[in-house]
Amino acid sequence: MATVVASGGDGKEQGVETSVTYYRLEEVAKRNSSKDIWLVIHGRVYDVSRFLDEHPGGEEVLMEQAGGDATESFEDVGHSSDAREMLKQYYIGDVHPVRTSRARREPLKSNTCKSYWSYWIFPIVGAILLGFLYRYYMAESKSS
Ligand code: HEM
Repeated sequence: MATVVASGGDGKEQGVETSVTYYRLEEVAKRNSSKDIWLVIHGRVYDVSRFLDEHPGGEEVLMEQAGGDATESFEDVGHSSDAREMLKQYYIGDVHPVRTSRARREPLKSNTCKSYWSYWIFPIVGAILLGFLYRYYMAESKSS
C-alpha cells in the first residue's frame, strides 16, 4: 500500500502502511540548496545531498538540476549501468501522480448514460415508424 506525502513539512512524513513514499514536485523543488539536493530521474526522487562530493561528473552538474527533473540530463550523459545501479542508494520515493487540473474538473465520463439512451431510442423510433406505416397502409386500403 502506498503512502502519499503532502507537500510542506519536512517532506519525510510517512504513513503507517508504507512501501512507496510519494513526493509532490513542489516538495522536490524546495530541495535545491547546496546542502540539500533532491532531483527526479524517471519519475523517481533521489536525495543526492551526500553524493555531491562523490559524483564523478562533479557537483556542479547535480546542483544545476537540483529540485528539478534531471531525467534528460542524466540520459544525455549516457551513464553506465554501474551509475544506474548507484541510483538505488539515493532513492527516497516516487513523484506523486497528480491528476491534472482538467482531469479534476471533468468527472470521469461514463458510457452508462449513453448506452442507456441508445438502448431505448431505437425501439421507440421503430415503434413510431411502424405506427405511421400502419396508418398509411390503412388509409391506402380504405381509399382503394
Ligand atoms: C543520483 C544520480 C546520479 C548518479 C548516481 C550518477 C553517477 C555517475 C557515475 C557513476 C559517473 C561515472 C561514469 C559512469 O559510470 O557513467 C557519472 C558521470 C557523470 N555524470 Fe552522473 N550521476 C548522477 C546524476 C547526474 C546528473 C543529474 C547529471 C547531469 C548532467 C550527471 C552528469 C554526469 C557527467 C557529466 C558525468 C561525467 C561523464 C564523463 O566524464 O564521461 N550525473 N555519474
